[in-house]
Amino acid sequence: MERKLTTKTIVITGMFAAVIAVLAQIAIPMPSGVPITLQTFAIALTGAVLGARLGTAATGIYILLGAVGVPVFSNFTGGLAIIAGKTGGFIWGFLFLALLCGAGATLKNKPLGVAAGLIGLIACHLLGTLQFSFLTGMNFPESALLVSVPYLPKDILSLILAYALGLQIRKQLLRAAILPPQAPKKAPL
Ligand SMILES: O=C(O)CCCC[C@@H]1SC[C@@H]2NC(=O)N[C@@H]21
Repeated sequence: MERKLTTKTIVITGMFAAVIAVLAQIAIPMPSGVPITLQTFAIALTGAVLGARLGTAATGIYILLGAVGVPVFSNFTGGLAIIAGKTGGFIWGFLFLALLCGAGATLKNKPLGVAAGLIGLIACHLLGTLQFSFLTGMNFPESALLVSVPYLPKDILSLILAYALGLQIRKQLLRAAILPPQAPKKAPL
């Protein structure tokens, strides 16, 4: 099935990039340099509402805006230095989070959908911890204990809430034809 990019699709994708930028500002700075933020909630919501393709696109737009210096990252920061810095691995990781939350949202099996999102969250935390560890010279387990493990309960809860809320919003947007209809699944051969 050919998927056309309509004006509605482009607008809703851009709107979710803006939602991520706004929720990124609800952030509590931490001594490690990795703040507690609502970005994981925002990205998971974006994936759950828009699906894998558009959700990853919205997240990509958000990252590109930040990369060129628009202050959309946490605490109104932006620029390549942030992407190359202590929190940069998490920012790259948001792409996997959006992709897997988006893929999960289109699955009929809800627990499996949440599990897909959790794999995306783990990928995001792994990338974030690896880059943090590389830049600080701290070993991986120590880095994980500092910048990943304490954030996980909040991020897992955020993901579940975003999935539940996102599916409701997605249903409404599909009904209003604001989102393109889901491609029918191919019958197995
Ligand atoms: O500089 C940025 O904008 C990125 C900040 C990344 C914060 C990470 S995302 C995963 C984990 N959960 C949080 O609440 N904070 C960290």
